[in-house]
Amino acid sequence: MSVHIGAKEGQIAETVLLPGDPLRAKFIAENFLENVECYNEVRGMYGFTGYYKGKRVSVQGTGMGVPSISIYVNELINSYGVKNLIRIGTCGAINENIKVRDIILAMTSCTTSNINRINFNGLDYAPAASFDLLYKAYEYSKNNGIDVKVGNILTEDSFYHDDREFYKIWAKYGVLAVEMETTALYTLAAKYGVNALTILTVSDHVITGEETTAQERQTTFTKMMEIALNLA
Ligand SMILES: O=P(O)(O)O[C@H]1O[C@H](CO)[C@@H](O)[C@H]1O
Ligand SMILES: O=c1cc[nH]c(=O)[nH]1
Repeated sequence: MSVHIGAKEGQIAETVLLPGDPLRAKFIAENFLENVECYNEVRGMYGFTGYYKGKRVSVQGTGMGVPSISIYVNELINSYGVKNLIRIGTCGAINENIKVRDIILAMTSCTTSNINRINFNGLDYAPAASFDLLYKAYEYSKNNGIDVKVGNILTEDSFYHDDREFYKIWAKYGVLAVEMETTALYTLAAKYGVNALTILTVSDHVITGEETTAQERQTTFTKMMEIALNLA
């Protein structure tokens, strides 16, 4: 057991999918995995291990935001020896070339979080995806007719802003979408020498106001789940 995960040693696979929403983890376990066992219910943050096409894989909810995902990623790596961490999340598009339900492979992430500036004495660190996972995810998508966009995203500390003008500068510099965890995931993966990738589905468009339902966010963004599972 670690502080926030109730699994015994060996119960978590080397490759773990990381949705923010624990009910998305349950959905994946129930609909994609065979021989599934639930290894974690601490704080309702479900974790499951099962088999996908014969390969052992786990799926673990992370909660929302940098502090929450940082706890799970630290414990998965340091207490359970996880080697490949693949976030499957939702995001808000801020770029006119990105539409609701598009899939994004996050190559890099900017952030409004101060977490890295605290660690790097006020200087900037550039968190990046593991090239191997990014390349494989892109290749799988192309070979299976799944359209993906690849680029820079913004990991935010706030979900709500007073002013939507805030997003314009990021969009101008090519940032595709906003979410709340990837900077922490990529930084911790680099720190501990393991692999990480974020795959996102656009759940809403921050500029146009187009959006999806909570049900859709929980259960229907299956293409990104398929890409992530095939990386296992
Ligand atoms: O759908 P998940 O993976 O939770 O990701 C996005 O959704 C949450 C906000 O609604 C934040 O966690 C954000 O990063
Ligand atoms: O963090 C997020 C996730 C989805 N949509 C947003 O606008 N922000």
